[in-house]
Amino acid sequence: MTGHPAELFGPSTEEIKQYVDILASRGVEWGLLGPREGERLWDRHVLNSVALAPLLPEGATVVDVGSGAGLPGLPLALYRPDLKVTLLESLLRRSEFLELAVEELGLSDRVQVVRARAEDHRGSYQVVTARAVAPLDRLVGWCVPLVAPGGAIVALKGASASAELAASAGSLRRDRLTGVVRELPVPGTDEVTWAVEIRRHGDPQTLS
Ligand SMILES: C[S@@+](CC[C@H](N)C(=O)[O-])C[C@H]1O[C@@H](n2cnc3c(N)ncnc32)[C@H](O)[C@@H]1O
Repeated sequence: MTGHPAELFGPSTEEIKQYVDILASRGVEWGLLGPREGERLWDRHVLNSVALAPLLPEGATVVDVGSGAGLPGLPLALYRPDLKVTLLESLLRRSEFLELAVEELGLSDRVQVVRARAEDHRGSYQVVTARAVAPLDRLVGWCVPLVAPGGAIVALKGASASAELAASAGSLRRDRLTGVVRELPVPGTDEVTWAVEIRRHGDPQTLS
């Protein structure tokens, strides 16, 4: 792309720049991101996160499990103002970081932070997102109870997506779940990434 990647965020251009500044400063100082991540925040973290956008239906309720510094949940919330997002994070320091970021970015009306372990949380969301949280088998065990009828788990897995899905085939079948790998263009780059999309067998498809 020719312009600045922030321009992909349209009306949230300034807010996504502000979020990247927060990641590069407080995120590194608080130890949520390694010091070397500062140089690759846009490609590796922000644009990679919004690759999931085509899998999220208009106006969806989304829970981002193991959100850490807000990835992919916060870039998705800024990229898609129609979404209502819950950032679920078990660690106190990280949930405090998320609360500050949500407030500073002016997102409090449609993004909430919940400090809890996924397996202890109760809720019913159209989409569960997760990136770099746990192997697929374990993630699915935690997240299936959080998925509303017709909804899905979308796990951003990158190049390991097919192998992880294959490794989980038996347990998915046993739990009457179906999984597919989705290849997703990373906006503003020539790259693609991969997510595993999991649904209950026989549920209506509400996602593309
Ligand atoms: C490697 S970090 C990834 C953070 C972020 N998703 C990303 O892509 O940068 C994993 C995060 O998941 C959180 N986590 C791990 N197990 C969890 C669980 N059972 N419930 C909620 N959060 C969990 C950790 O505290 C950590 O913040």
